[in-house]
Amino acid sequence: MIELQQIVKEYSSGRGKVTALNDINLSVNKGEVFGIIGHSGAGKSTLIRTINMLERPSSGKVFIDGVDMTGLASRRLQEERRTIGMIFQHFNLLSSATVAENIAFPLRLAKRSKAAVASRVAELIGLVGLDGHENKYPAQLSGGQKQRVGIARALATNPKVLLCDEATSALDPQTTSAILALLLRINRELNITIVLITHEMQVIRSICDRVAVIDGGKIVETGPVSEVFLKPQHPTTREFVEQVSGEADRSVSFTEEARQPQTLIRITFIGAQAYEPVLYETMRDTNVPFVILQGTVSRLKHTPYGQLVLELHGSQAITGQAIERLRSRGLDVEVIRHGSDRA
Ligand SMILES: Nc1ncnc2c1ncn2[C@@H]1O[C@H](COP(=O)(O)OP(=O)(O)OP(=O)(O)O)[C@@H](O)[C@H]1O
Repeated sequence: MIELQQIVKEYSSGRGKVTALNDINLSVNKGEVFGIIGHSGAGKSTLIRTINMLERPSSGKVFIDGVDMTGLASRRLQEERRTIGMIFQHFNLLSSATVAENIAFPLRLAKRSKAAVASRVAELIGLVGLDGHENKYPAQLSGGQKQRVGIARALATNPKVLLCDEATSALDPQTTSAILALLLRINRELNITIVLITHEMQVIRSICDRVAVIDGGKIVETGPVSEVFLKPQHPTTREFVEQVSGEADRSVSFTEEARQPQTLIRITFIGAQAYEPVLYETMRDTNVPFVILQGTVSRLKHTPYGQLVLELHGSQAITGQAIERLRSRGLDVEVIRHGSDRA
């Protein structure tokens, strides 16, 4: 539904040319929540703003539902932009307008009748949970309430896509969760495709289906959140994953165990596997004693997952059997270190 092809964006600044985006290729499917994560200056804002042509790429093409946005004259572009809503980190509300007036703004621009504006505003107020706040001004609202106004305004003209530019970065964790839950509900109930940018892996983990990692203007990794999260390939992705996993070092250097050359494995459980006693049954049947060195249990969107780092005792033949057995039961097993038969 959204297709970015070979996008390059260069800015000229006093100190010469800056390449903010360097050959970006991405496709976002209809109905998905797609996250783009990167550090400050990586190119996230520029990237999300090229989707609705707030930034024109220096080269490359942007297609929305097959329409080449880069080729549209300004009038057609304005029309197409109405099918793409956007919300911002600092909400960008009109401070001298009430909640209802802020939400009505895009409807007035689209020249809807007074009655149509009033009924749509009432509907949106209910959708985002702002009943009773219609006549307040932005200064009288909390951050979370301001973002709800931003969301209602973005949805006013029934867009097919909602772009979220660091939409929760100015909010506390509790408010962030409530806004993310609202975005997820909008995605599901209204079937709106969501593209968000963030520097927080927590946001990606909570609501995204797929993620792209951007670094120095390039996409360095992309895939389903579960895959990228559980098997990060690029060093930048690993850093982001560590933000939430609390795992200081995936390379694992268990100094104490280094003196005892046992086999070390990392097991990943995901979805229904997390509820099955596979580990217990395998170790019982193969008779391999084990020690749990690290463990995490969490959720990716609605999917439970867990990772365990185990030290397996016994000869390579026996531990190898246990590993094969775990794999044959569908678990993802990474051998971090092979043991020695002297153990
Ligand atoms: N209008 C501009 N003129 C010159 N350089 C710019 C302009 N906008 C962005 N840049 C540069 O492009 C690069 C990418 O910036 P961008 O704002 O897209 O990154 P970001 O990942 O969104 O960062 P942040 O999270 O800090 O907003 C940076 O090096 C930035 O300095």
